[in-house]
Amino acid sequence: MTPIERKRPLASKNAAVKARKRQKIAGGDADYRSTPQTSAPAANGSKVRLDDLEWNEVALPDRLDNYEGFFGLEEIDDVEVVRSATDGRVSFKTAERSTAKSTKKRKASEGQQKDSNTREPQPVVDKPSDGEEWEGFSSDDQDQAQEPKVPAKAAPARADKKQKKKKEHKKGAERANGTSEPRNRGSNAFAGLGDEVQEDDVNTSAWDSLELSQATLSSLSRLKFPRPTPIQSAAIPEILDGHDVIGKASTGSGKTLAFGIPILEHYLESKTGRRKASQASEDTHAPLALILSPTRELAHQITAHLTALCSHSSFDGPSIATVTGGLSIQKQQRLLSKADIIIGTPGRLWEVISQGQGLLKRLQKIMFLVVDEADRLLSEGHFKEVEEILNVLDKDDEDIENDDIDSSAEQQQRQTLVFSATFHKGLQQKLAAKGKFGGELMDKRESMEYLLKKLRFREDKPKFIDVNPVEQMAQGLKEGLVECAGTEKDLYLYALLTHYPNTRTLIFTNSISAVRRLLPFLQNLNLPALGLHSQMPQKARLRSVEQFTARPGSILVATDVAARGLDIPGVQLVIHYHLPRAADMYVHRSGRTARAENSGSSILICAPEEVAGVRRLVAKVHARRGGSDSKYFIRSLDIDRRIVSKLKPRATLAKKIADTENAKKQKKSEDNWMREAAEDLGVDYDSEEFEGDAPGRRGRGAGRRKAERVAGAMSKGEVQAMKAELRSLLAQRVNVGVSPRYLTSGAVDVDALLRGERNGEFLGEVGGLGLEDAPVKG
Ligand SMILES: Nc1ncnc2c1ncn2[C@@H]1O[C@H](COP(=O)(O)OP(=O)(O)OP(=O)(O)O)[C@@H](O)[C@H]1O
Repeated sequence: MTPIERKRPLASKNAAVKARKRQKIAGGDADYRSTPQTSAPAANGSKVRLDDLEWNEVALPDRLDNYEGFFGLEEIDDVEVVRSATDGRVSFKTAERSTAKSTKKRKASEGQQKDSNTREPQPVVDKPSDGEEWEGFSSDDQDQAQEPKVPAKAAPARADKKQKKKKEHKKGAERANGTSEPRNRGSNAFAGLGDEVQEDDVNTSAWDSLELSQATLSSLSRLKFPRPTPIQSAAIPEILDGHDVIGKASTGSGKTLAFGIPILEHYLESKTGRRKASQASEDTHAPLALILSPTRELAHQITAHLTALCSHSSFDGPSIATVTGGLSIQKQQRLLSKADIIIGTPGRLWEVISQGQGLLKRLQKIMFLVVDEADRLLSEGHFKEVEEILNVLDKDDEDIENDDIDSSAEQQQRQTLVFSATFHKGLQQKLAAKGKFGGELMDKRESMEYLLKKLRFREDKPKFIDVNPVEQMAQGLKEGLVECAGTEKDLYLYALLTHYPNTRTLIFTNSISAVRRLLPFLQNLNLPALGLHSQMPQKARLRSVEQFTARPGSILVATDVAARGLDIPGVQLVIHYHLPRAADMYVHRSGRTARAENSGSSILICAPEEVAGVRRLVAKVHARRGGSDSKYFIRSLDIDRRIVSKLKPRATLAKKIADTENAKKQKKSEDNWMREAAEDLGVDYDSEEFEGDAPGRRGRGAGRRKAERVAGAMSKGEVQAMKAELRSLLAQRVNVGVSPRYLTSGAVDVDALLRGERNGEFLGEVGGLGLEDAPVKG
C-alpha cells in the first residue's frame, strides 16, 4: 500500500511540541514504562479516526529556506481508505500494530498531560537529543550532561556500571543455579535472557573480565564465540571506559566486534533513556553510532556482523541503516530516519547528507564515530568525502543554516574509534615500471601522528592498541610465489588452480579489465569462477560475494575492492595474479584467508623481473617483527613444466574464446556509442569506414587493438568450432609423456588432478605450503 501523506497542520505541530515538552518534564515514556498498559488495543482491521492514526513526520530538506506557510508533511503506511457505500463518508482501516501503538501513544500522552503537574521531574539517563529537551531540568542537570565526557570523568560512571554488571553477573549465575527468582519477562530489555540456555550455547566465562551485560554474553554464547580475540580483550574495556581508541590487529582478528560489542553495550544500557528522548521527539531520533567503511561490501558485512550479534538475542536489537552506493537512495533515507547505527561508504553518505532530510543534525549527536580500515579511508584520493563528513559532524561547515546546536559539547560527547590491520604511508605509490613496490608501512609513532592530523579525537592521546606489533600477517598463513613469463600468467594461474581443486580461492588483479578477461577464461575451462569489481551493478556485486560464500569450491576473481575487510569463511587460497601495488595491499589481500585462527595460503604469480621486488616487499611486511630487518624469504614453488605444457593447449584455446567474446562485446558497445554520437551529430556512421580512416591508430596498444579487431571479426561458426575443440580437450586425459599416471617421482596424480581430486603432495614437494594439513572452519 502506498503511504498516505497529509500536510501537518500548525495547530497539531504546536500541540505536539507542547506535549513533547510536557513529556520531557515528566520524564516518562509510554512505550518503556514498567507499568503495563491496561487499555486493550483496537481490534485488527478496525476503523479509526484520521487523527488516531500513527502519523509519521516526513523530514524536509535541511537547507530549505522559505517554507511559505508550509509547516510540514506527515505520512502513514498500511492504512486502507474506506468509503461508506451508504453516505459516502470516508474512514480509515488500519492494522492492529498501528492502531495499538497509536492508542497506546494517545493514552500515554493523555496520562502524561494529566500527571505532568503532580510528578517529580526525573532526569533522562542519556544526553538530550536537542536543546529544547533541557526544559524542566535544573541547571545542575544541564552542566552535568553537557560536561565533556572525558575519561577521568567517565571512570566513575564506569565504576557504577561495573557494580551494576557485577550484580547482573551474579543474578545470571543465580538463575543458572536455580537460586534466584525468575525475572519478570518483559520488565526490561534483558528479561529472561539468562533463562534461555540452549543446548548448543558455549561457555563464555572467558569474557567475564570484560564485564559485559548478560544480553551480550548470551549473544556471544549463541554465536559460539567462547573467548574474546586479543584485539577484543584489549579494545573493549578502553572503549567502554570512554576512550578514543586506535586499534591495530592483523586481518581476520575480530576487529568488527571489538568496536561492535561496546556499541551494543552502550545501546542496551542507554536504550530506555535514548528511547525516552527519541519518543519525545521522534523526528529527531539521534543515531548512536556512525561507522564509515571504504567499500560497499565491507559496509554490508559490518551490518551482517552486528545484526548477527543482536539476532542471537531476545532483546530488541538496534535499528541499523546501511548507506552505500548502488542501492535505492530513497529506501536508505527512510531507514536512516529511525537508525540507531548508521554504516556507510563516505560517497553515498555524503550524498545523503547533502540532500538534507534532517540527517545532518542527527549525525551531530552520535556517540561513536568508527573509522574502519582507517588508513584506506583517510588516504589521499579517498579522504575528501570523509573530510566533508567530519566537517559536518564538527559543524565547521559554514553553509549549514539554522544552527542552534552547541557543537563543542556535541563533539566532546563523541568517541572516535579507528581500526585497521595496517597503517601505511604513500598508498598512492604505485609499482614503478620495473617492478618496485611503494607503500611503506608506518610504525606506531608515525601512524599516531598521521591519524591525529586527520581525525578530530576528543582526547589528546587516544589509546593506541596494537595487539600484535611483531607480526601483522595472520598466524595460520603460508606464503609462496610462482615464477613464470609475464605472457604465461594465465596458463600458470590455470595450472595452480588445477592443483587446488575444490578450494575456495580468491584471485586478485589490479584492473577491472583483467577481471573481465580472466572470468570467461576460467569459466571456459569449467572452473566455477565469479567476478567482483567496482563497475559491476551493486546487486551483481552482492550476488557474487553471496555465491562465493555459499559455494565451497568456488573462485572469485576480483580487484582490490575485495581486499579490505571482506570476511568470507573458508577462503583457503589467495592468488595474486597481479602483484599488489603496495605492502599494505599485500597484507590485506592475503588477509582474506587464514582468518579467525584458520589456515590458508597466499601465492603470488610473478614475472622473473618482479621476483626481487616481491621478495623485498614480503620481507618488509615480515620485518615488523620487533622492528629489525627480517630474514623472511618467501619460497618459490616450482610447478612442473611438463604439466604446464600439457595444460597449454586448453588454456590457449580458452583464452582465445574469451578474448574473442570480449572483443565482440567491446566492439558492440563501442559501435553503439559511436552510432549514438553520430545520430546526435546527424551524420551516418559506418564502423568499417571509421576504422580504416581513423588517424593515430598506431603506437601504444595498437597491437592489442589489432588482435581485438581480428578476434571481434571472427564468425559465430568459428567461435562455436573453438568451443567444441575445447570441450573435447577438456574431456581428454592428459598424456604427460613419461608416465600418464605419476609425474615427479610418483608425487602427482595428474589424472586425479584433472578429475578434480585433490593432490596436496604437488606443492608439498616443492615448498610445503601445507594447504592439505590446513583444516578450514566455516
Ligand atoms: N571472539 C571471537 N571468537 C571467534 N570468532 C570470532 C570472534 N570475534 C570475531 N570472530 C569471527 O572472526 C572473523 C573475522 O572477524 P572480522 O571480520 O571482524 O576481522 P577483522 O579483524 O575486521 O579483519 P580485516 O582486517 O580483514 O577487516 C569473523 O568471521 C568473525 O565472526
